[in-house]
Amino acid sequence: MNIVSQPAETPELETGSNAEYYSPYHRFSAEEWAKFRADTPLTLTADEVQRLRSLDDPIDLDEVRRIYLSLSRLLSTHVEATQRLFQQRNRFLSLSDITKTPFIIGIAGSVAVGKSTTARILKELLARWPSSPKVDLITTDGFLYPNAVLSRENLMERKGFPESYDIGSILRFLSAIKAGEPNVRAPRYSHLTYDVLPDEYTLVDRPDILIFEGINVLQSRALPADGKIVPIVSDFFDFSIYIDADEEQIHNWYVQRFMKLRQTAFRDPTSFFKKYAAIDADAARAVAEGLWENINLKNLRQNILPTRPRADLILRKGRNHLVETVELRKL
Ligand SMILES: Nc1ncnc2c1ncn2[C@@H]1O[C@H](COP(=O)(O)OP(=O)(O)O)[C@@H](O)[C@H]1O
Ligand SMILES: CC(C)(COP(=O)(O)O)[C@@H](O)C(=O)NCCC(=O)O
Repeated sequence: MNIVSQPAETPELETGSNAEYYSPYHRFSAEEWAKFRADTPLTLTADEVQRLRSLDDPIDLDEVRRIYLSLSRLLSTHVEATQRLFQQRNRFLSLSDITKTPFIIGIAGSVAVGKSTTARILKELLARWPSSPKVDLITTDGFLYPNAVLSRENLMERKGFPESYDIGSILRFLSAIKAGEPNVRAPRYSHLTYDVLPDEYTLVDRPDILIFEGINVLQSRALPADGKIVPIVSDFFDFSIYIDADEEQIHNWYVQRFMKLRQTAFRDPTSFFKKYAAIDADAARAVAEGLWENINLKNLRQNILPTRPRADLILRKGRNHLVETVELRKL
């Protein structure tokens, strides 16, 4: 076990005149982390992993073994402890017939860092623990304002920035989930049409765990001028994960994915990006570079990366999307 006294990128507190540093995180190499899986069985097959991973993400059974089994074991420990505490509190208060509330896991990180693959793998693994047979996954893109609204407000170049989301709707959604309400509606987004799907919803019906994934989930808002304390999205989280990688690495993944999508999704006549399947590769690459530079990189630097120190766990990826270090917040 390797506890680092002065990590390169986590915030540090100076303690005393000798300038010793305190890190709020335990830090493990992937190999150290893998040992925490203990006897957790590998319940996914290679075919299932292939089905769950996103385009261009080379995650395989070895990576599930190395990183995700320990993670699912840790998370199920948190879920079980929370469920026990909930029951004990109810007994303490002599309350009966109290609605169980879902355990909510937030997953944050840049566009193109691989949040969707992590979320889908975790969903499958967590559903195999006896304490959490029902796991739902919702992405925050459904809570973006529709393109008609973004265009009207001149926000199409700000898609993914805090002001492009209906944050009130996110908070109402999470609050209903935490209240144990049945059939809570989550709006849906299509990457194909690049827009929210009108009148299409996913129903979330009292799962044991809800995974809530999106670039913005660890963001806080500026305090309103009237000084009222308003909730933030992560107030509803029982555990949060940030997926991290070097900026240049994510840049490459974004552009490579865009170039691959030209051969696949962009060829669909209903694709918002279909014009980029028709132009030559150099011109398409220039478009991808522009989208990265002007939207996603700016958003990463201004709004996403600054939220990393709020996560309970940081998965740091190296080349090939493989996780190299895991940082876990000290309790
Ligand atoms: N233009 C697009 N067309 C089709 N699918 C897309 C497009 N952009 C992203 N995706 C897919 O949407 C999912 C979410 O992508 P993104 O928001 O970049 O997050 P991440 O890569 O961290 O999962 C991924 O599975 C990705 O492959
Ligand atoms: C839809 C997204 C903002 C991601 O949303 P999320 O699910 O993380 O809320 C992102 O994929 C996106 O479209 N960014 C805008 C620039 C671009 O087209 O890449």
